[in-house]
Amino acid sequence: MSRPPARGGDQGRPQNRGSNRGSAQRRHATSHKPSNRPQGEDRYPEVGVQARLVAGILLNAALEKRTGLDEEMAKSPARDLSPADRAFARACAMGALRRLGEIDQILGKRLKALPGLPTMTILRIAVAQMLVLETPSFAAVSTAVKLAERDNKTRPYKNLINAVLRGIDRDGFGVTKPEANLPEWLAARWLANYGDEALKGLAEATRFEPPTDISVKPSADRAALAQALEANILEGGTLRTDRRGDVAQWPHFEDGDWWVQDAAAAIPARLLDVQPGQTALDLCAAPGGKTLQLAASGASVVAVDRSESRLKRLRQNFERTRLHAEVVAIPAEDWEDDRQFDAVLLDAPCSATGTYRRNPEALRAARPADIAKLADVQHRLLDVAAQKVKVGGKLVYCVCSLEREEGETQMIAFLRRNTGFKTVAAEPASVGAPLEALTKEGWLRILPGQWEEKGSLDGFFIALLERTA
Ligand SMILES: C[S@@+](CC[C@H](N)C(=O)[O-])C[C@H]1O[C@@H](n2cnc3c(N)ncnc32)[C@H](O)[C@@H]1O
Repeated sequence: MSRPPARGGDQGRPQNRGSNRGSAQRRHATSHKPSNRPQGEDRYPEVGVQARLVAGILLNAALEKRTGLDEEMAKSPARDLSPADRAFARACAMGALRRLGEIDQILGKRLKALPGLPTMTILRIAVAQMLVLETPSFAAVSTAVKLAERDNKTRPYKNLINAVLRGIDRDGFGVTKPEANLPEWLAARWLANYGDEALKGLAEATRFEPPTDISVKPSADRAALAQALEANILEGGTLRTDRRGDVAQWPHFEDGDWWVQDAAAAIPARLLDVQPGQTALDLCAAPGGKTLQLAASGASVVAVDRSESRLKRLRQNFERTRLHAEVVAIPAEDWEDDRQFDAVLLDAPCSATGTYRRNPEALRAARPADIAKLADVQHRLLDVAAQKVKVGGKLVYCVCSLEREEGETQMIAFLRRNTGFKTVAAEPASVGAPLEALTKEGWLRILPGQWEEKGSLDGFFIALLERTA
């Protein structure tokens, strides 16, 4: 299932260390030497320096706000790079984001005082190349020094940059622990909520770029697609591949039989188990991964979302897959429609702390105050969703958050104020969830770090309810 990693940037660049080795050993502490293949520095042209400059811009944009990296990718100077250098710059910034805590520890051991952000950025990007992309050290060091020379703010520090990076090359990274990659306040919450062992798995999951997961229409030939996409078939039916890059170029994309969707994100719609001819409502639908699943099962689907721009992507996804849904662009609370449905899915807006494997910036963007605000929104949306379920119908509530306020606490409060609903205990094996995800209440609490040997999955809270009155 392994395929050679895409080469980004200049020669010999990113050796993508993937994440999804079949037998992932828990490599809890890192202590190894940077790689240093003997090649001449002169072979690395100036454009390599520009790609590293862009990597620093992307990193700082992501640290500033959640959508920062993608916004910068669409602008100059990132936009002006060759496709290979853009891919390199992105891989470098993502690697730095994933392992920022470890990188800062490695640097902290060699710096008496932390330099200003421009110098620190050059150092972080250089260490990310050595630690994550396995760039030859001499190339990471020489391009860092060249970058420093370009700017008045960093030029005085070029000898320091050179000495620090050469020291790391000589002595190795030292021991670092993945817990360093978690913001302290989140690590403290997760330790309190899930315990020490789970925290280790959550931290380890920061280190690796996840595999690509794919959902397949029930009518398609799953085994043939798995072969074409060099994928394994996970329990539940998700295809998992080490492929990366532009999925539009992958086999059978235009046929519309598959779409990219994390293995955990595919579980909520599976739990609803809608049947052909049933009616289903997806109340926070865009960009539509779960709506596609409902429609592909043969249900008659209504997709509601407040964001017209996100619904544009949903419509494109439906067009490509040749599926159908009635689409309504409106805040769910304002939707005046008295239909009730056999199945209602509420994938509510949330802090998204469970998605850091794919979006490492989610860890930096989350704020405690946002969790409280989002919990209020979820509370309101849950009450709207409840009204839309027929008696005897089902409701799935899910969030890609690891925070109890958005999951378990929300569900306890909902069941207290909506006595006409009861939990239907999930059966993890039948929907492709790890067995350890099942809570005593019958809900699923999926943590990145579960299924580590299969390449892990995103964090989710998922509850299946039935309306009894
Ligand atoms: C977690 S995302 C949904 C992802 C989607 N279910 C999927 O699988 O592709 C949450 C969505 O809720 C939408 N949203 C936020 N507040 C909303 C509201 N009050 N009413 C309807 N949609 C809302 C957002 O626009 C966003 O698209």
